Amino acid sequence: MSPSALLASVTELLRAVLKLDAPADGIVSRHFRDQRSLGSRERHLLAETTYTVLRLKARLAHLAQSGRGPLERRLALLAWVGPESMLEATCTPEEYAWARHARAIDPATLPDPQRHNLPDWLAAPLRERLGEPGFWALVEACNRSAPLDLRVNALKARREEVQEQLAEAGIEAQPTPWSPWGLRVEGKPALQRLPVFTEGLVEVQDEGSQLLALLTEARRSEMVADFCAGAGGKTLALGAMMRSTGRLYAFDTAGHRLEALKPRMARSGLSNVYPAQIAHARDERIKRLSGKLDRVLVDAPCSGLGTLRRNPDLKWRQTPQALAELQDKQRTILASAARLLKPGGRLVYATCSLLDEENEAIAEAFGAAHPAFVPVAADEVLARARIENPAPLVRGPYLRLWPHEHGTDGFFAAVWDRKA
Ligand SMILES: C[S@@+](CC[C@H](N)C(=O)[O-])C[C@H]1O[C@@H](n2cnc3c(N)ncnc32)[C@H](O)[C@@H]1O
Repeated sequence: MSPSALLASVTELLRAVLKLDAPADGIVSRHFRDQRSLGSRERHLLAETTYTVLRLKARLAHLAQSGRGPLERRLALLAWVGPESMLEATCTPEEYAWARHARAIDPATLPDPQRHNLPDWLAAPLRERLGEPGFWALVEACNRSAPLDLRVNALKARREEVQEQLAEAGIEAQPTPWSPWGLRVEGKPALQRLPVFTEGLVEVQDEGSQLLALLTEARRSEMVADFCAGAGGKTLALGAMMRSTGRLYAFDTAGHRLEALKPRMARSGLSNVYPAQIAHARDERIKRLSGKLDRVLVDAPCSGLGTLRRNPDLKWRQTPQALAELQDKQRTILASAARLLKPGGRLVYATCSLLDEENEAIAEAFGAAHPAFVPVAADEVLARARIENPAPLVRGPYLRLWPHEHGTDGFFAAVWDRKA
């Protein structure tokens, strides 16, 4: 594709993404499907330029004001991650000179909102919670792309074996710092066709997600529910912890997400998973299991703001109103899920949000209203899972993971045991 056709393609993609009415990853995938002639380098350039605009939208929109022509084109010029020569070849001399000048402006000279590139309603609570150095470290970490983490399926392989098989395929991978199943892969190699993937030895899963599954301490022959299973990232980890025995319900209200779990289940070799679509948190299926389960994981619907490295559009698409609605859902789902537990059973509430309102506030309100549920310190659970030095992973009794501190997505988890 010629440089000008590529720039036109990024501009078109940005026009769609910046409507902010749908997830950017879906729009980018659709754009690639529609433009089949794009090679892998061109796709990389298009995606990275688009994601740079989303990450730095406040700053780039500010800098774009001094240019001319369609806004999306100006943004593409400012965020361009391809060779400089391509830009020079496709811009007029004035346009190119403007882009060079604007790109050379030192961000440190700009006001805070254009340095942190967060909406005020999000910047304020994060700043308060983290203090200045922590806040800016988080900002920087969220503007870098996330590493590729794999979870080794303990039912089928040991971590070292998978590491060797990957090395034979020319892929460098190192054990993740905490999760006993995690491998962190260098670069972003395509894994889908490798036997380790097709034969179900690994799944792509952030190390933080793996730690959430560990907190359930699910064991062989138990009755377990993954209450908000989605496409089953954590379900598969739980199933392997249970060594494919017992019964593991994968509940979700979204049928299409559970459908996406099925091929993953087939690869994993698990035969203990029962996916079930429910209408709502008080569905009849849930009521029938009341008081019968050993472990319940509630990976609640949330703002997803812990995944800003992968989904930078979320900071512009979420609103305080949507957040308030999510908190209602989180409270309702957690209270319903808790009813499933038998005396002595384990409840884990988790989100991939950075915000206290979706995390500590929900957990504390639940704890206050449910005295039969006794808080369990997350670091004690992790120590039992033989994770060395889990102290940096927790704040008080809760698991609290941050991209800038732990290299994972942002995660929260609270753990309780129902009194026997
Ligand atoms: C954070 S996502 C789950 C991700 C999944 N556990 C994983 O590891 O891939 C939250 C899920 O909650 C589901 N959900 C929303 N409302 C629900 C409800 N009332 N009951 C159960 N699941 C619900 C959503 O469809 C979504 O799949």
